Amino acid sequence: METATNTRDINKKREGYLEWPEYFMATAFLAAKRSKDPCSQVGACIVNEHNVIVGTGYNGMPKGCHDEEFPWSKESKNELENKYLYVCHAELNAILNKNSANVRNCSLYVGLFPCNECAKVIIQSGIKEVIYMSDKHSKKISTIASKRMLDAARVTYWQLIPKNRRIVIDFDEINWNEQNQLPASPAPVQVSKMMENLTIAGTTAKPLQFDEIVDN
Ligand SMILES: Nc1ccn([C@H]2C[C@H](O)[C@@H](COP(=O)(O)O)O2)c(=O)n1
Repeated sequence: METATNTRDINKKREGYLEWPEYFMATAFLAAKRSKDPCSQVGACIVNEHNVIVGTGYNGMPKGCHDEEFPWSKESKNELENKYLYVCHAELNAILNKNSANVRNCSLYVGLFPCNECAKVIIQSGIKEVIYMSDKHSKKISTIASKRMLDAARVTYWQLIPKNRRIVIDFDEINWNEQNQLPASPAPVQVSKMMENLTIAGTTAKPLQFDEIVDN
């Protein structure tokens, strides 16, 4: 792994670059940052067999169902006042957002293991592989049913254990001297400095952190 103290040879291929699975999962995590859900922000990223991203999505209300008007709570005794009847899951949105003719034989990267409803859509759309970060709801019947359907339909699934626990996006990197190379993620000695610099619309934003979805 490249560190800030390594000497860098600008005539050789850069080391410490992001590998495909972490790049796609990080893209899913970045999409999740758009979610308005106060409890769980989930992102998904669909990739074709040429490693081209063909769709991303995050959990949110359907179009026309305004975030301010529809409920985000989860514990109301009145189910109509909870989010679950309304919110579109990240996987569904990623599939519906596809910019290719279809998602046949694609891989889907997602923060949380898909529920049974998403499994149906994944299977019917022809996605062949699911890569997830957390399976924290593995005991729920929706997850058990999901795996039963995915297994029957021969959709494979596996958990990504990223080498990089954190990936930092620093908008100031573009101002660097052209001789510099981007640091590997994470760049241990520079992370705190980068966090100081990372601001979005005047508020301090957190770096992308794979540990945000914590397994129970
Ligand atoms: N695979 C998944 C699982 C969940 N979601 C969404 C649905 C809700 O917006 C939220 C879960 O809420 P919680 O019960 O944790 O308060 O996450 C998804 O998009 N994909």
